[in-house]
Order: sequence, then C-alpha cells, then structure tokens
Amino acid sequence: CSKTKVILALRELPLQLDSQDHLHKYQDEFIFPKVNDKKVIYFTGNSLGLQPKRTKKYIDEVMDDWANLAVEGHFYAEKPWWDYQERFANPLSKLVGALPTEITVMNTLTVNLHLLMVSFYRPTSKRYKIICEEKAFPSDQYMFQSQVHFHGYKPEDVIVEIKRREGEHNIRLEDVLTKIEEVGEELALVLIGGVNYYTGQVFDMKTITEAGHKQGAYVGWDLAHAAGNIKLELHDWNVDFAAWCSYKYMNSGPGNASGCFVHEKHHTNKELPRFAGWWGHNKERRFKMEPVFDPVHGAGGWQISNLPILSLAPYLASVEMFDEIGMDQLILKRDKITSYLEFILNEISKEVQGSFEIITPTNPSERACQLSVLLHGEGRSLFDYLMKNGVITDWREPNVIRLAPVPLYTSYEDMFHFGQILKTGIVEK
Ligand SMILES: Cc1ncc(COP(=O)(O)O)c(C=O)c1O
Ligand SMILES: Nc1ccccc1C(=O)C[C@H](N)C(=O)O
Repeated sequence: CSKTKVILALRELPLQLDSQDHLHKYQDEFIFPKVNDKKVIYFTGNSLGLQPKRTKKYIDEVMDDWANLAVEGHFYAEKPWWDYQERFANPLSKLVGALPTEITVMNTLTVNLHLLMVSFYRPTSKRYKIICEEKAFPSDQYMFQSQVHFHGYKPEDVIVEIKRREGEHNIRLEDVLTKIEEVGEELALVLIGGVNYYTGQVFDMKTITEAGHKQGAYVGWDLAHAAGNIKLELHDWNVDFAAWCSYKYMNSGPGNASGCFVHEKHHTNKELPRFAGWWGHNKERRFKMEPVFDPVHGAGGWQISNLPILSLAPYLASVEMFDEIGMDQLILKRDKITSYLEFILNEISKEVQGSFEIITPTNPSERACQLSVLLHGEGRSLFDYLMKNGVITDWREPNVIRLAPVPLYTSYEDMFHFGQILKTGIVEK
C-alpha cells in the first residue's frame, strides 16, 4: 500500500510541476514531429531546435515583399532588407550580455569563427600558440588546423589542447588555468566552446577570459551550445569575440545564420586586420560606391555581404520570442527540469544497475540544458528503441546519447514518460 502511494506521488509530481510552470504554454508555439501518431518527446534541441509556429509568418512577409516590391523591398518593405540585421541588435544583445553595437548576425558559425580568427589570431615568432579544449567539436578542430597552416605553422607546434584527467569525463577549471599560465608569453589565443557539445559541461568563461588576458592573449568563445541556453555576460566578462549558431536552442532553422560578438574595445582599433566587404562599410555612405573601405564602428564592421533575408526572418522570429520571455525565466525552468530528468535517470539507474551513467557535471553551475548519458553494453540498440518509441535523442560515437530537456518546449510529463520508455527499453534489451 505504501508502495502504491509512492508510485502515485511519483505520477502526480510531473503534472503538478507542469501546472506551476509559466513556460508550459510555449509548447503550443512549436511544431512537433509525430511517431505512431503521437507527438515526440524531443531531446535534440541542442542540435536542431523545433520550428516555432510564428516563424512561417516572418518568412511569408519577406516572400510577399519580394513578390510585391521586388528590388524596392531593400528600402521600402515594412522591414527594409538593407538594414534588417539591425533589428537583432537590441534583443540579441540582451540575450548574450552585450551592448547593441557589439552584436551582429551574418554567415554561419564556422565561417564567422574563421573571420574572427583573421582579426584575433595573428601569430608572431614569439606568440603563436592556441589553447582549445580536447575533443572540441570537429569543425573547430579543422578550423584551428587550417588557420595554423594558413599562417605557415604546424598544428603540433601551435595547438595546445586542455585534456581531461585519466578516468574523468570533464575538464577541470584548474587545469585550464594552469595550462594558460604554462603557455604564458607564447599564448596568442584561447578559443573554447563555452558549453561542450559532447558532455554539456559549462566553462567558467569569466575566469578563463581573465586568465588569458593576464598572459596577453586574446580570448574568444564558440557559443554554439551556449546561446539561448545559459546566462552570458560577454561585455562584462571582457570577452574579445564570440560566435554562435542559431539553429540549436534559438530555433531558427537548419543551417541558419550565426550571431557574432566583438567587444567594444576593438571597434576603433585600426591595427586589427579583417576581411572586408561592402556590408561592413559606413552605413550612410554604403551606396555611394566609394573605393576605400571605412568600417562601421561596431561588430557590424565585420559584415561582408548583403544579408540572406530569408534566413534572417526565422531567426528574428525566434529572437523576439526569447526577448518576450527573457533568459532568467528560461534558466529557472532549465535547472528545474534538468534536475528532474537527472532524478528520473538516477532512479532508473538504481533499478537497472550498471546500464548507464551520466557524464555531465552534477554541479548545476557547470551544466545547463543537457545531460549526456554514457551507455554500457548494447547502447546502440537502446537508442534505436527510444527513437522507435517516439523519443528523439542523438547518438554520439562511441556510446553516448545526449538529452536536452529544452525549457521552451519540453514538459515534466515528457520526462516522466521518457523514464517509463527508457526503463522498458533497458529491461527488454
Ligand atoms: C561547438 C560547435 N562548433 C561548431 C559547430 C559547427 O557549426 P556550423 O556548421 O554552423 O559552422 C557546431 C555544430 O554544428 C558546434 O556544436
Ligand atoms: N548542423 C548539423 C547538421 C547535421 C547534423 C548535425 C548538425 C549539428 O548541428 C550538430 C551539432 N553541432 C551538435 O552538437 O549536435
């Protein structure tokens, strides 16, 4: 009888939590794929966010302006295209803790990191090393290697990876700081993923940025898994530059535009080289077709081409939704729902001893909206079972599934149902 009471209480809890959740209503703002005619439980908003229903309207608006105004749309559309990107400055700067002039949107993530490295990685014979994290997202690794080759160096002489300690899944802050000090005057650049894509570990960006600066290096951040997920204070942390994609937590659509941050202190530095184009030229005189580049003071000065408005439209829809809610509310729910998911996983783990372990840090200040689960044994077949039963996770070699309970559109009840499906899947395997 007491066992039945416990089971009932466990069943009641998610319903109660959902009824108290101010963000619960936002689930209806998103389109969920279906499996077996049922809405999926979607855990991969850290890879590709769901489509917000309001997005279509933003795209249709551009399509209609294009149809009705054609070239005149650049200046006479209700949201003119020539300075469309400026609509992002206020809402997006709030999301990442920046001044509006420190933000712009353009290109895609790896492209922007390359462009920012043109400005902020300028090796000399004495100062040429780059510190990054071990097993950074592969695109970042290829970027580092190709940048190093471009400057005529060898990756093995330049790239210093911060390693995990033997038997540990996450990188210790003290090891990052020690390495920065060790590399010292040879350090040109620190560039790390603010949230690790594999483990979900959140780095202490303020402390690491300070430590890099102390050695005279520039410090930049790849915020692919951080934007729209964690509280960022890029300006106050004195970060030199950062970039992020918008298709994960920001729900802007596959392969969509990237956001860029360049700290105010660099805006008028004429010594910084950059690859220029007319969209970075003085706004008032952009159409005078002048021969000499005069960059906009601000991150906008790093723009190159006129912007793909059809790709910015869904990003704008999303940024406006985030602005409506604010990061503080999202973070409150993020922490609660992630802890609830952790509780469910731990309960199941006790029952099915040794099947899996969570490798994401347990300390809430070192994680955000992701729990990475290392599966022991027949991991791949469990992953397939989950997918077949309407739980969308992703599989990362060699044996990890990542679960991101995105606060905008997942519910406590989803977590509960997921737990049931997972348990059945493990028992049946
Ligand atoms: C940490 C990180 N860096 C870079 C990328 C690559 O982004 P993109 O393909 O938009 O350049 C991703 C994801 O795709 C990522 O997670
Ligand atoms: N853009 C993609 C296209 C195809 C497959 C995956 C991606 C990802 O974005 C992966 C992402 N970086 C991740 O951490 O899941």
